[in-house]
Amino acid sequence: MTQQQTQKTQPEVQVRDLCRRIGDNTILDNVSLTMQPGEIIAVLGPSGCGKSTLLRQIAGLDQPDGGTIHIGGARMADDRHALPPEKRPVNMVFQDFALWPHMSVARIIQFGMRHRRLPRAQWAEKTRELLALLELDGLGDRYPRQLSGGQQQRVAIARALATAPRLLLLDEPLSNLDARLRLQMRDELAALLRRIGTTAIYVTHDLQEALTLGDRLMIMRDGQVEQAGPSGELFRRPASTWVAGLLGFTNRLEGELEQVDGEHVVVRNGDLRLRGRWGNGGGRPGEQVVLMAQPHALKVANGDSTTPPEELLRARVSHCHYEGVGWRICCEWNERPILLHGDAPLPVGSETAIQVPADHVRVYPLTA
Ligand SMILES: Nc1ncnc2c1ncn2[C@@H]1O[C@H](COP(=O)(O)OP(=O)(O)OP(=O)(O)O)[C@@H](O)[C@H]1O
Repeated sequence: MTQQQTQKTQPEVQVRDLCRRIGDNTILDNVSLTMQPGEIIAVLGPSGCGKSTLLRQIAGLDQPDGGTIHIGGARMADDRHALPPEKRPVNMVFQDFALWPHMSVARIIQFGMRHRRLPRAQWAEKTRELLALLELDGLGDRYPRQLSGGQQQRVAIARALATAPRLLLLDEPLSNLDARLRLQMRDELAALLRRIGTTAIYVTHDLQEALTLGDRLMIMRDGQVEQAGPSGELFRRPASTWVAGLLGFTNRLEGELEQVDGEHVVVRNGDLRLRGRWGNGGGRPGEQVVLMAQPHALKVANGDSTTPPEELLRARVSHCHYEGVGWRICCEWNERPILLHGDAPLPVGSETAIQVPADHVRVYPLTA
């Protein structure tokens, strides 16, 4: 292989078998991650699964007990040596923005330039460029308290970009914004990161944010990578019932496998027969399985439904909430909650027939 070919195939970020233990707790357990230049990975997982620890390891704010971290082919850390944060081509945007209150926006941004040893003569020009890139033109003389939450967030990103990092780390950068601004910034940030083209890792516990921001998703649980890949692939085959739940397949039913036809299966529970696709694993007729279904895909069957009666889930309505766009309908079936969305509320206590489209059902062996 020629040197040029080697460079082409070399990943921008390579984390291998990263481990971090604190006392008896394993915080990161053999976490591996490979990124190509310009790629954005969204790390998704519940509170305490190790997302921030992973970012801190990559930034050099914490050191591994095992494994390696390479960026641009250079070794950043292993269990014996770790480059200090300032020697790594990395910068981080924190949850609380961490802007210095006594500095103007321009000085905050220039702090990164000093750090990067950019000649002072270029600071003004580079600051103007960054302010324009982040749509902060004319705000260079303001102090953080004179900015909106969204503007503060963009200043935090500008400061991080001022060091020209090869890798940008974002640790839940939207979580301090109110719901409306958060939604707006989510879309803006996604567009911005793609425009800049910087390789980035975006940590969040919000599924919609992960889907909007990430080219790929990495799902973490208890310090381990539970599943990683393009979002479409993850939705097609969530690796476990736990991943399926995290991805919004929140309705859970159990039954017995009746029929298996490659990917497609039929599951029986009493008189009910439901169709679905394998999530992960497989099984033979007669085995017990779990079905996971997405609430938004379930529909109240109307009079002209062509679904055979034995494939309609008959559940009792327990309560309905108006959601602005449509209704959230909570039902009960065999003492299990079933959630769906509808255009109108249903009488509490009534029985409703629900269509469960096979494409939105994933089936797992009971042990998955
Ligand atoms: N310095 C520390 N000493 C002891 N335990 C720690 C330390 N830092 C983190 N932990 C533990 O490591 C686990 C992972 O923490 P981490 O902050 O990485 O999780 P997270 O996924 O980022 O959570 P969140 O979404 O709430 O920020 C948690 O159980 C936490 O309590």
